Amino acid sequence: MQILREHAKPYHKDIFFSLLAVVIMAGASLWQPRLLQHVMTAIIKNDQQNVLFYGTELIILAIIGLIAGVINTVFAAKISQGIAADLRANQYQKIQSFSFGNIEKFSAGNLVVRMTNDVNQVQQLIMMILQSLTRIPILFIGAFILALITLPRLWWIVVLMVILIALSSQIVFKQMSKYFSQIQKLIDKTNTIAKESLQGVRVIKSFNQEGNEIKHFTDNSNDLTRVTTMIGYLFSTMIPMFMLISYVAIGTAIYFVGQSVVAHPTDLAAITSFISYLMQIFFAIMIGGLMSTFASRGFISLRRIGAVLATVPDLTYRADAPEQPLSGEVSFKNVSFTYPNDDRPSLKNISFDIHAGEMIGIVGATGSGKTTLAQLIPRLYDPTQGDVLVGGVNLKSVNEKSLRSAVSYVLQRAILFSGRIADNLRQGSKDADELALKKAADIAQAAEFINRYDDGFDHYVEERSANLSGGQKQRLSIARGVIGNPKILILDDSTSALDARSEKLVQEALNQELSNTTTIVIAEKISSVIHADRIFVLDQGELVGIGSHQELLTTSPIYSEIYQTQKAKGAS
Ligand SMILES: Nc1ncnc2c1ncn2[C@@H]1O[C@H](COP(=O)(O)OP(=O)(O)OP(=O)(O)O)[C@@H](O)[C@H]1O
Repeated sequence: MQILREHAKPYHKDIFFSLLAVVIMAGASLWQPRLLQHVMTAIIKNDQQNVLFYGTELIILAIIGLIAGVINTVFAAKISQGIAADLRANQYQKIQSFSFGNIEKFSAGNLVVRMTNDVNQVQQLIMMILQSLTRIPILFIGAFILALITLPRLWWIVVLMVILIALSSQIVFKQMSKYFSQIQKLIDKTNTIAKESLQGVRVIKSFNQEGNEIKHFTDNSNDLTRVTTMIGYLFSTMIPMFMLISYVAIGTAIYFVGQSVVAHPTDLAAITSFISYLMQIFFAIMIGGLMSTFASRGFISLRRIGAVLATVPDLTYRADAPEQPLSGEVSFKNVSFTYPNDDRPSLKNISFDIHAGEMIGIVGATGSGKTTLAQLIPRLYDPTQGDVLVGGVNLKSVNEKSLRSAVSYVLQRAILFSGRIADNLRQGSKDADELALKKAADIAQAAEFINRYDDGFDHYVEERSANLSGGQKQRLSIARGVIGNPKILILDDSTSALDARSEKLVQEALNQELSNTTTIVIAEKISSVIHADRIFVLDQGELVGIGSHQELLTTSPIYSEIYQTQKAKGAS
């Protein structure tokens, strides 16, 4: 609720008008039966003047109610849409400040749901609060009091009806909200299954898994249908049950009034008004219960959004850190690292110094910690213990802009964004001119295929880069990495989809064009880093060897073993 209060501040005036309109609407609804009673009394007494007077009042009241309804809807829509847009934007802004660790804790898919579906739920909740949830209590209390005033001797019918409907609705709505929370979980699951299977459609088809996927999806969808049907059943029993209670109440009232109508003929007019109030009480309880059940979904979403907004980024930059050019030196001092969702360390007590302009290869078995080590250099995570220094500056006190312009990290999985090739490359340096684009594309051996497009750098990269091959994606990703002329370039297995010739050409171009850049190359194949100045060997998170290729062959049994195995594979 705190978030809602905070986000509602800019809309105080609109909220006032919206609530004022609700009060007028509820007042008009409550006063209508009263006027009708006056019209009926005038008819019974054959008082034409009053028939006309109250009849006109009745029409005016209906018009006022209608206008108030429109005003309320207009303001409620403006407020709910405005707050929803603010919540979406604030979450997006907050997520941009998240570290990798923060994002992993939520999961990327889950954050998307919080920014879309949960915001929609909250938007509906605000609409409900500004319309039904404020109108219903006024209607209930008003109708209750007016029913008692209209026929005071039948007070016990009103009280009995309220107790019976309230008790039975409690049972039904409790059951219903249980099913509603199940629905939310099942919708989340259905979305995840559909998203995963659509994104992995190539894997599914190539492994002939369509049948299993369809079954998985259908099972979940059937569960969703079952729960939705249960809610339907509850609805279909609830409404007749409530109607029965109300009609018994109305029938009883008519019976008692009928007995005294000869003595009091105007009771005939009162009974119509009394019945209207009974019906208003009945609808207030029913709609109110239903709305509260729906609203509970909105409150769950509000809590989920609140969790995102309240998250403190676990990696922040000091605002007072001076912006300065950083050199290409990298130092690790007794660095250990454990992922936030893991309990085993992925890096153990690692120390080394890399000089500016050096080319470093990092090798090791799969899962040995190569990527983890690389991710600490652009400060995607902070070490759990020890210090990482870039250009002699400890990353805990580095200026963010300085670090970003010094370090360029080409990820293991080439991720491009839908848009022009030029836009993707300019993510590495937003002011890069045509010449810089061409140079980066040349280094990454991407020029050759870009030139084949009629529109060259303006060629459109589709969503998930569906119109590019794995090798093309990697080349563009390397081009984006080198375009800003970084002091430190990290290539995390970024040439794995390139053929041997292209990989060699990329390396030669890097040596030539970025000779002053510290290049850190993570590679599965030793052949990719054989010419590096030094190679680091990782084994189960430990740095077990440092040296040139020749040195390591004699000093590091693990390196030697990997090399021999790869050589044998290559020969065969
Ligand atoms: N986001 C993560 N959360 C938890 N554990 C992780 C995460 N990423 C990696 N790990 C674990 O950390 C260890 C090192 O992983 P890392 O990706 O650094 O290895 P790698 O040497 O780069 O492997 P590969 O050559 O297969 O890319 C592994 O045990 C892995 O399971």
